[in-house]
Amino acid sequence: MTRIASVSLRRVLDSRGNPTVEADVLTESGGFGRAAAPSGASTGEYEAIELPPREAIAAARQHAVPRLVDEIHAGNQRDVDAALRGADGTNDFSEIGANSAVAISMAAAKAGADVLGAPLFQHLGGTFRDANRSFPVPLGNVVGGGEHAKEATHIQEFLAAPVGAPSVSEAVFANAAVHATVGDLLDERGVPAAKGDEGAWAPPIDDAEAFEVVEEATDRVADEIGFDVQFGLDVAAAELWDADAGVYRYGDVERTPDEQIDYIADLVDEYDLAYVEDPLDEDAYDGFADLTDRVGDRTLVCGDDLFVTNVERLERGINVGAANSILIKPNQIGTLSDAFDAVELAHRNGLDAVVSHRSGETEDTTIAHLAVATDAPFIKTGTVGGERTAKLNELIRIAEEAV
Ligand SMILES: O=C(O)[C@@H](CO)OP(=O)(O)O
Ligand SMILES: [Mg+2]
Repeated sequence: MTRIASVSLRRVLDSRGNPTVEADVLTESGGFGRAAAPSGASTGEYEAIELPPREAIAAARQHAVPRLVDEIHAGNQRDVDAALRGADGTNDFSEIGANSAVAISMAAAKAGADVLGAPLFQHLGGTFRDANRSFPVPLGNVVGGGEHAKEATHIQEFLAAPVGAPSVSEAVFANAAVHATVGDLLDERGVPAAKGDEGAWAPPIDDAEAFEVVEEATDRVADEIGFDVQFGLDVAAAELWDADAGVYRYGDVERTPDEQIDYIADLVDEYDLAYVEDPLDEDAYDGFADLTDRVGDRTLVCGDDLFVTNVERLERGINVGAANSILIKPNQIGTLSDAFDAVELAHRNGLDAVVSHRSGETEDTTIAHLAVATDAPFIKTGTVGGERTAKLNELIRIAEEAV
């Protein structure tokens, strides 16, 4: 029933105005799925390879499409993804591009769900998914800099975390309120602020002032709405790491790896941070382990560039105790099956798996379904901007459908 009848690929716009790959998968019985690849700016060194979209599309048409059409059932995700890996023949999707691979993988999942008449989160999560379990809390980027906005903060993302929200929808609106409040506070301080790639405010202030503003905004919103709103960070420290000098550079301020660990551990305690992503460089397994040892009982230490959704890198991390959570981004690894493998390995070893967008996004909502299907404690998908609200609004709809 779900045998693939056609796969079409095209270039569409992403939120940065760059071209990206979109895939349509049609099954023999008329099931249809469409998905588009996102794209990172602060990409990890060990991510699967994104090719220029024209090249990725040409290569996928030549190598992957003939292996899928009339051959594979869209409802059998592992078969779809094995065909993509077989067509590519490399470890990092450098032949057909992880952007073509992930677009096809996600479009096939949607086509499979369409034939079955099941919502995507149900198709991916399975029939034994517990409808009563809690939903992912959205981490909302409210102040950002780093690779996502020049002349703003050194820390890449300050993320509102409405951990006390009684429902997804209240969490989503809480994050929007924190974003608006940060805007007002910056205005009061006379700080002009444009927005970065993910819709967060990108003010020309130092990190210390950003902490003050975000703390005040989350406290104020928590008081107004009556539940706990904490915050977290994506330090994206690989972008701050100067390997030659052996220090993390925050403009003129330098921190040695030990100082960086102390700095982050102090921030966790001072601001009661709920979440800290990539606090150290993407090769700093031991440093991650030290930090996790110190603060892992009270915050999520999450590996993004460290693990790149890759089971081998995660395995290595598990062996040394680096991090207590992994960030899951399907385009870092190329297929949904690979992303699920990483989630399962994490869960088997007591780590949480947090699902995430990229800084370059489209209106595609697959990650909202992935987060629900995998019981992610958090989903990182921005706060405002159409490509971010697409996922947040989909989460609200899913929550309604899943009860
Ligand atoms: O570092 C990150 O976690 C992401 C998303 O916020 O950014 P990018 O997509 O640029 O890698
Ligand atoms: Mg990150």
